[in-house]
Amino acid sequence: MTQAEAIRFDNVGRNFETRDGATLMALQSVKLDIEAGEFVSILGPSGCGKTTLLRMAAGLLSPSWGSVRLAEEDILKPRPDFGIVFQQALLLPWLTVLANVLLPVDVQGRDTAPFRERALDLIEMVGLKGFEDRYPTELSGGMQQRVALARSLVHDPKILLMDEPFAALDAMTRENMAAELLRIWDANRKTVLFVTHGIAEAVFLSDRVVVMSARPGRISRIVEIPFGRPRSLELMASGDLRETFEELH
Ligand SMILES: Nc1ncnc2c1ncn2[C@@H]1O[C@H](COP(=O)(O)OP(=O)(O)OP(=O)(O)O)[C@@H](O)[C@H]1O
Repeated sequence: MTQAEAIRFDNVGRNFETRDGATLMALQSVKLDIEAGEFVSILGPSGCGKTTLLRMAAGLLSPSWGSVRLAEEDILKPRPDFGIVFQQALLLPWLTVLANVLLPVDVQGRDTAPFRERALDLIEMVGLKGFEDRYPTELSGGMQQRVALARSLVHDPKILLMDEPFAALDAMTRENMAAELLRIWDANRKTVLFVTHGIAEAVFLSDRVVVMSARPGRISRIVEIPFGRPRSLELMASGDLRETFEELH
């Protein structure tokens, strides 16, 4: 792992024009370095700018001031070497599970054949072996989100950006998905930026939790999570993650 996988937010801010012509400051000044191979969560109240921050890292939105860099390079547009997972799985309904997982390779205009084995491995890794030829409508919401997770990893991205990827799932599926994500991350050690509302989820997954305050969004605190790895679901079930967080906070 090299610094090529590190993301740096340098005094980043973002304004939006509201419909009545006023200026809304969504983010004021965010300074954050995410190390290569680090798992960092962003936690904060609704509207504090978490998605805005993630979209800037994804190159989907430009900062109004400051810079967002991968290594020393400004992130100015979406990069093929990033993997992104959103709240909704956003699968293409006319493609099979396997074809959906291979999509990031396909949209880059590359031959998907050399990636087939990897796609099948990932489908197995997210617990969907046997569903390769099914269509999204035949899957539950949790299964669709697993496909989205496999899809985000198929091209072996340097960086994984996740915007509340488990928000639409029920509590139990959500915990299982978090454990699955950690297992995959332990095997691959990508740099991950993970947006969530869930304190326990953030603590369970992360090396550091970035706590943001409401508008204009700023970092109010960065909390180091002391638990060793690998972490198992028992840790999540122990129920004191929130407490641990309050203490650390
Ligand atoms: N394209 C846009 N145009 C105008 N305002 C926007 C736009 N995108 C975001 N905002 C505003 O910027 C602020 C931050 O939005 P953002 O979606 O980043 O918050 P969030 O922390 O992700 O919220 P949530 O947890 O509810 O998803 C909000 O007040 C939102 O209304």
